[in-house]
Amino acid sequence: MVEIVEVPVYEKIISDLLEKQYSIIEDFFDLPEVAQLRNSLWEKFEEDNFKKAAIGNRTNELIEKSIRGDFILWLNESEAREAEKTFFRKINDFVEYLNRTCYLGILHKEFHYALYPEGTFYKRHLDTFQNDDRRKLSLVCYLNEQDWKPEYGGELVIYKNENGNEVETTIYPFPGRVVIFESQILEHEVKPVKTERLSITGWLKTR
Ligand SMILES: O=C(O)CCC(=O)C(=O)O
Ligand SMILES: [Fe+2]
Repeated sequence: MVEIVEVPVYEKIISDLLEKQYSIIEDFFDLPEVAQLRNSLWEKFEEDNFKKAAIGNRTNELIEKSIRGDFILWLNESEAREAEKTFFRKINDFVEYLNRTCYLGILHKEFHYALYPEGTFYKRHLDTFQNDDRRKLSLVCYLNEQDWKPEYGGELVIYKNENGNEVETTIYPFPGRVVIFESQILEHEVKPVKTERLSITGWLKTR
């Protein structure tokens, strides 16, 4: 019998998810890790590797600027550089824990960098609108500078139905912060961004 050593931060995420379908974790990544990932994002952006994000599934993409205006680059774990290796080490550790303790059966994952230029947003949506019901959990990791201010906009707003009433939760994209939520349940949006907003977004999938 393999003994399971409880990891408090993971236990908190799991109980949050059970209780309210989302969890906000401060300092999931420390500031040096965030800075490394941010540098890596900028390098790749300057190499012109980012594409305008689309809606629809990957084979049937439609660029619709009235819905989302971010630029993305999918991460390839097998080609990860140092910063991304650290990123995947942490994510994989969390996924292994989830699979060991919750029987969620996460088999796949996909992550992309995202850059929202000034003036862009992502209208209210469900992450499974892309016809992908394998997406179980959405994860967003913010890579903004340490002095990020609320007036920069770009809040993530999560909508929840509580006893027939809609409740909004506003989450600022502070560096190191990670938001995890049920992909198939919670609608959300990114409010208009007033200064560039950087992140990694991804999904843990069941098959
Ligand atoms: O960046 C965020 O806060 C959320 C992004 C998002 O909803 C998405 O990419 O599907
Ligand atoms: Fe989303």
